[in-house]
Amino acid sequence: GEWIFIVCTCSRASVPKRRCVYHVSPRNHQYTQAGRVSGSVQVCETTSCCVGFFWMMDGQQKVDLQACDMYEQSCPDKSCTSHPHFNKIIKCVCNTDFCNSNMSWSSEEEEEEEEEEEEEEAVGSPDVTMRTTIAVLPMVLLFLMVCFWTAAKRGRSFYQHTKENPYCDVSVNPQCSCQEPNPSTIDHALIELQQVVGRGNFATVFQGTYKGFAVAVKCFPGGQEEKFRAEKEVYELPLMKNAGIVLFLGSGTKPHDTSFFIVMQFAEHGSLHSFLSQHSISWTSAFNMCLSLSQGLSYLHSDLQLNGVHKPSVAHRDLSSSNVLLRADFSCVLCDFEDSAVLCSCVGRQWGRSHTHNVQGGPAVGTLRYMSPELLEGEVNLTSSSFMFQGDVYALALILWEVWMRCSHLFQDADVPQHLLPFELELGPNASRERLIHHVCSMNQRPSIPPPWDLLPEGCDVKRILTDCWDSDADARLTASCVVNCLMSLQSNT
Ligand SMILES: Nc1ncnc2c1ncn2[C@@H]1O[C@H](COP(=O)(O)OP(=O)(O)OP(=O)(O)O)[C@@H](O)[C@H]1O
Repeated sequence: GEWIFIVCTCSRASVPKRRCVYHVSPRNHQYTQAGRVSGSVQVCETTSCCVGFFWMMDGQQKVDLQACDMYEQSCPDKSCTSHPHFNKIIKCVCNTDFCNSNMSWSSEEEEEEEEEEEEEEAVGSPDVTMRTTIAVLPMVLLFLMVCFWTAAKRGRSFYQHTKENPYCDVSVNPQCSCQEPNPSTIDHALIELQQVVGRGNFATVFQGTYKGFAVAVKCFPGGQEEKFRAEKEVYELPLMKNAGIVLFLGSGTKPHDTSFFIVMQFAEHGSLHSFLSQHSISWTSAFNMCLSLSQGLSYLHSDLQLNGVHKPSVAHRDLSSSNVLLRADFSCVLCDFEDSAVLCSCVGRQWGRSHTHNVQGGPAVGTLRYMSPELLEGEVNLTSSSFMFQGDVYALALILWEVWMRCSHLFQDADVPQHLLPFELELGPNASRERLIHHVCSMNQRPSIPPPWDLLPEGCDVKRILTDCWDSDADARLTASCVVNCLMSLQSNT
């Protein structure tokens, strides 16, 4: 066996909480959860970063959103400095109190002028220029060849992550996991179980009450202790309280039959799958569902360090519309973390603390029809964690497709088709792995995009997001945080 030593030093000194300017419209209500709001000030609960979204109108800077950040993994800048433009919206994150009050950037003309000045300085007299050109030409050619080779190796992901989506943070945060379990045991006698609301492969979920609150209780039979522990371990990670993740209240063991249970907040509208089966939705509802879902996944994937507490990245690995829940305000939350992998980036390998039994050996986990081509074929590199995030993003795309396929706005005057699972139309409700491999891998097929979408600007935008997320080249897929940024920019354009 191989031994992995993890040395963690955690400083627990209390750090004053970050204060940010707060200006949030109702459509971005999820930011209210990033900290305590008092007038135009927000005291951040889970971050030391302030965020600002701005856009330009008639040469004037307009505020779109100011709040404590909920999604960025780091914010090295002291002041809010613009990143390159992504469509019309400009985002900045920064790490000092109220630094998001306004944003500084140089206008494109200024940048162009600066570039021109730099060029003029660099260029000497014509003779010198000619001699210099001849001398450096071979070196430039060699350099270009190396660049070309490197870019080709990195494939389209380089282009997509750095050019098309300049806000994508693809850096790895080299932090050590100082994870301390945060156990909260619940006495079974205080729970009152009502009806069954879901039955999965390993557990049964009941609606119930606990201390007067509506809760969902996920009951695992004694034989599923491993699944129970795996899921509980994810919920008990530090900083797992987030608007995009179902609120975990605690867990316990039933005294008589040694079965196990997890208690969560009850999601009033049940699973996204059951909701979409019964309802078509407006553009705004579809948009909010897609945004909250992508934000939840982006948060789950993030590696955060806050006040000496570390939340490691988590890959869900079984995303499907049945494992996304809808709360009373129709925002999405993630649930069902039995197969998730907690990634620790401090051990030289990409993981090492937990769930290794889920990762090494054996077939890939997850729901077949949501599995990415590389997972279906088993062609994944188990020494890298990125395949797990890329697999999640592929599944995210299929769920976003399910949502937008029920959006009345995208079908204009025509009837909205009834809800279908991805590939249900083509392969039926119980597609085998072999048929999926043939369809998704060999034929490179994806859920079909209805032709009317091409006629609508919103349709073209969502089609682009989907195709960028379910690309057969896993490296070329967007990251979850890129999907959030794409959606935010789409929102500012509509
Ligand atoms: N907090 C909740 N609020 C309301 N309904 C819930 C909640 N949690 C789960 N459910 C319902 O129970 C179903 C099954 O939940 P979950 O996926 O966690 O169980 P599972 O046994 O792990 O299923 P799987 O076979 O997908 O692993 C969900 O699809 C949903 O309909």
